[in-house]
Amino acid sequence: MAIAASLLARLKDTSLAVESGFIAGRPVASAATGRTFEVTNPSTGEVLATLPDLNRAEAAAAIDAAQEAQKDWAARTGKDRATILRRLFDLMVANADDLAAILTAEMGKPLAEAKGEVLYGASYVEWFGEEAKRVYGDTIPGHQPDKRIIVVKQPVGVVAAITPWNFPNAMLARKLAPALAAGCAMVAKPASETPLSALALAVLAERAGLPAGLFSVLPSTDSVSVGREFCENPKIRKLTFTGSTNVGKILMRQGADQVLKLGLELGGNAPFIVFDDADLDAAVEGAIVSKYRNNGQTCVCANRLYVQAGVYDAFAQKLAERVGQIKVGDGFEAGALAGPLISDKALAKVEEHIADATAKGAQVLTGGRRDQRGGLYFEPTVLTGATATMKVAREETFGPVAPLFRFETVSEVVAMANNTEFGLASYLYSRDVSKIFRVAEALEYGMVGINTGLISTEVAPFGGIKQSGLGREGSKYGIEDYLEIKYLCLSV
Ligand SMILES: NC(=O)C1=CN([C@@H]2O[C@H](COP(=O)(O)OP(=O)(O)OC[C@H]3O[C@@H](n4cnc5c(N)ncnc54)[C@H](OP(=O)(O)O)[C@@H]3O)[C@@H](O)[C@H]2O)C=CC1
Ligand SMILES: O=C(O)[C@H](O)CS(=O)(=O)O
Repeated sequence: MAIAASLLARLKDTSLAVESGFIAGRPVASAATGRTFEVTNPSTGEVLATLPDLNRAEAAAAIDAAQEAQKDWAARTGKDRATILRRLFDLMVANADDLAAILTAEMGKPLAEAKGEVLYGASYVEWFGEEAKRVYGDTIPGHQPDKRIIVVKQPVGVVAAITPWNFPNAMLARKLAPALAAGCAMVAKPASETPLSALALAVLAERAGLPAGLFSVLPSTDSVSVGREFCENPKIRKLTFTGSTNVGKILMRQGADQVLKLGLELGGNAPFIVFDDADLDAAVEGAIVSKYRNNGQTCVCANRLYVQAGVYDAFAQKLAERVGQIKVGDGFEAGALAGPLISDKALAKVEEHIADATAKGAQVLTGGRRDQRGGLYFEPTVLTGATATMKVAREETFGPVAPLFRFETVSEVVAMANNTEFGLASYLYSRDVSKIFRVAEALEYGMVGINTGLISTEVAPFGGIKQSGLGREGSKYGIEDYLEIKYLCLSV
């Protein structure tokens, strides 16, 4: 077993490509079961690495080590924790090219986009390194003359994390940073398609000075067993999950017996609304970035594009022209803006959604079929004539397909936009301030992009309502989910 030469050749620091698990500060080269699994490049099918297929036993050992390490970590000052987080931020930035190459190799996204993700992930480490020094409490006027009331905040303890393949660096960094800043420890199980990015982060965390055992990474295909350990081990005080709503519900059920504290960033079905008074060119650019970023494999992607009747044809034409310019190619290819989809399953879902839509009357304006390159490549697609009866209206496509729906009135489009069990991101384009506020306040979503298609930043609270999740990541709010409030009542 060895890391693929094609990947090593792209790295300045080859030690960042790790072919083992990472438990209690030590590489774990083989699983207790002896089982292994392969990590492949979705663009070429090449085997990049063969990893130990860790499971529940190793998860339990990692949790034990985390519990021990967390006690000392929590006892350190916020300023001390901030210093180490700052070092980790600096190391992520200094090694961003290598982290991006590892990310592109295992996930497929274009290299420039991968580097953007690494810097985005690093921004959460920088942000929470600063927040680590500002975990403030309260003093409250006593309810009796001899009472003094103090509120303090303490770390929840050992945190388990389960992360998805679509942003394998940033989704982990967005959890690790607030956890460490708050004084917690973390045991993480990355998606089996993309474990190398998480392992590279563990290497840098150790170099930054993180104590052994505080952050472990468990590469595994046995997500069900590892997930059960995370939900049933009483030493775990919080589980933070990013992924599908279905898996989020499984974890909620499994954690119920422990009344497990959960952070859930789940699926989405974002409406993207273009009103007659919108700046059409801006709306087209916003649709491109919202819909086709990460090849549409993003939970905040525009999933339904609602265009008011007066500008429908013009918007459709402009969008189709721009979409036709998106270059499909290997993530390492210069100029490639759309890489491969992550799997055959993902490709089949895209084809299923297009077939269902066209069978129900939608037309393909551009794209609509597998790319001539073959494999997991698919043409960026625009559909017109989409209606609420189609799967593209009810399900998250998670691929490069933009279905355009026509609408007449504000009340009609708000009702259509809200007609989903999801509530993560939403977008609207208008130049009428009154309409902007009325519609933004009426949309049942955790986030609203107004005249922009890109809303993700470490300074703002990222998260959804309804079946899109629980809690928020990033911003001044993001650290609260890793803290417990304790109230001291002092009789003087
Ligand atoms: N709200 C948000 O920020 C985000 C939401 N998502 C949503 O996730 C979906 C696509 O991502 P995808 O990775 O396929 O989602 P999945 O939910 O299938 O997988 C996410 C993670 O959960 C693990 N997992 C799968 N089944 C279980 C289980 N029974 N118990 C414990 N862990 C499990 C996976 O492991 P394994 O790899 O072994 O299958 C992976 O690490 C879309 O719905 C997308 O919207 C994705 C990213 C961000
Ligand atoms: O879809 C996801 O996994 C991320 O939440 C996307 S974002 O944070 O980069 O918008």
